[in-house]
Amino acid sequence: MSAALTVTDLTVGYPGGVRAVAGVSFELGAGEALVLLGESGSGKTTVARTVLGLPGRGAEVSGSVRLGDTELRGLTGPDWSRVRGRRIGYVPQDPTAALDPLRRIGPQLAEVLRRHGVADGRRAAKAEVPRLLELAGIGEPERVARSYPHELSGGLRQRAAIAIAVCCGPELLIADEPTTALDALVRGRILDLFDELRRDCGIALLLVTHDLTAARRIGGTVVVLQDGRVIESGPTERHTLHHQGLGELRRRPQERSTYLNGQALSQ
Ligand SMILES: Nc1ncnc2c1ncn2[C@@H]1O[C@H](COP(=O)(O)OP(=O)(O)OP(=O)(O)O)[C@@H](O)[C@H]1O
Repeated sequence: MSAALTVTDLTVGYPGGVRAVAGVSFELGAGEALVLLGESGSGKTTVARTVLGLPGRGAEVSGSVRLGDTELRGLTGPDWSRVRGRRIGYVPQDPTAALDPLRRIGPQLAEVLRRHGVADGRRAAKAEVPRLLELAGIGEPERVARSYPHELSGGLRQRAAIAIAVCCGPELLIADEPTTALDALVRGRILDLFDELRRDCGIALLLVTHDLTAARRIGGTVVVLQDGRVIESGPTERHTLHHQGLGELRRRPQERSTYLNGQALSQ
């Protein structure tokens, strides 16, 4: 099995002596799923953001992060623009953070295709939009393409954000608590969509969550973090996940706004 993502001995510290991640290693196979599970403050988001090359201001990072055969640590700005949004798709908790509130969904999606050179010209990009929205399980792609984000339900907005995240055919999709803001029924459907994208399109999934039910629904491998360290890992199905404290997983209210596949990212 070739690896989509190999994280080796990753350590991330912040000014003031905070060690958010301490010697984390795991491997995610191509087209497979891996769930990073842990309680609030365990370092899940820091791992995900460091994989994306966005550990935050003042972060001191050591260790290795390989995407396929590419070492991501030490990449510079132009190199990252060929990786983020192109080889790695990103889905944040809050889809409004990934969508421009002032533009209709269709043009946003088309612009990402053109920016990454996936579609040749405005017309070709526009023609791709309905298919990509359908790929994200959107039943009325024409209507959604014409809509502004605020005109859509939370579930449809998250599907639109997922369409943008996968539109360039990434080998890896990172989703950070992507269903926390959704009601239970929609949550399950969105998790199923990640599974479909993995199986049908071969996109490896790194899911960050504090939710055991979500971890079980996604399957694959689970890596449990606590205080920045891996305390358990293994296949989700056979995993007991009974480590002390995991029954009481809670999360803090979201404090950061991420905005990646669209245009910018505020840290
Ligand atoms: N930019 C930063 N500067 C300083 N400390 C940080 C920064 N980012 C994260 N931390 C600290 O690192 C630790 C891990 O945080 P992280 O957000 O990765 O945890 P998490 O498991 O994703 O939690 P949550 O589910 O609440 O987001 C926490 O103690 C947090 O306060």
